[in-house]
Amino acid sequence: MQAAMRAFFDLPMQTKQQVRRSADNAMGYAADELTKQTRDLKEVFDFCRTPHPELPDKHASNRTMDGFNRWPEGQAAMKAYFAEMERCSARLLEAFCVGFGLPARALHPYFEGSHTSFLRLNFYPAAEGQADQIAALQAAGKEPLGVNHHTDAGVLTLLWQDPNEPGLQVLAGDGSWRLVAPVAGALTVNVGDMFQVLTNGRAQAPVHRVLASRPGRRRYSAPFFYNPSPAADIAPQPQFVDSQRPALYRPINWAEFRGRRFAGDYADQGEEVQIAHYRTDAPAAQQAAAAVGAA
Ligand SMILES: O=C(O)CCC(=O)C(=O)O
Ligand SMILES: [Fe+2]
Repeated sequence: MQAAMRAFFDLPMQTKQQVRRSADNAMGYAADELTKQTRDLKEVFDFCRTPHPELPDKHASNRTMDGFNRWPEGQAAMKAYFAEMERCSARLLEAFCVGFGLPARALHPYFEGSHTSFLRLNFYPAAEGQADQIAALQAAGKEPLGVNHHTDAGVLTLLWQDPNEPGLQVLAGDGSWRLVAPVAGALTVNVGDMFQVLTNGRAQAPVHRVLASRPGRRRYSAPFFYNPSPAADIAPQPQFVDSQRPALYRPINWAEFRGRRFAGDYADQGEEVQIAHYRTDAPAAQQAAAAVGAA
């Protein structure tokens, strides 16, 4: 998978553009992603589950809520890695459930049959290849970053990081950024927004970002985002709700939330949707904005 990832990003831009994503298809290649309405200094390639592998990728039955897959060379290794991540995430979720006092399979119904997980291949080119973008960001008073600060939207993220190229930082309780150093042979695991909602805030999705590559250094990473089925209405589990701690969030339909997040990543469409907008104690204006999205 690592070799396939490096080989893909080494291809000429014209070849990579042949599998580029579009406003109506979130899967594929992009070199213009926005996080918090700021251009990230990276290239990505995203792909998801193929519901009917026996049919062509473009077949109507293979169109998921995120679009359909478009493959470059190296797809066999990428698909094999994806299958391992699916298996690993389901097991890890069971361990998280047990750790939080839930039955091991309590959250499986949100995923079974039609989960919308996707694997993202990230490439952070060396600084000298990004000179124009860095200059533009600096002129706009923005810090050049590989990925701007965010939380992952789904349930769990299993991240492979290049063991020789640190760059991921997490926001600590004291407001400082701390390096999440890669460990060779290990994955970095974090929980996303939907896990925060499911546990009624008991678990917090960590805010993180990635530094831009240094001169002469290229960085690669591969997060697997373990995401629910489109129809899943994610709400605090009853075990985490009582009179002392009422439900902090209204139910969030996954397809709606993910669709609105992608719209924000793809184009500058104003403030990005956040789970805070679904808080039961959110200001009326924010709740109204969330409801408009649902309509
Ligand atoms: O590159 C990394 O280490 C993390 C990337 C990340 O946070 C993301 O793609 O959501
Ligand atoms: Fe992330």
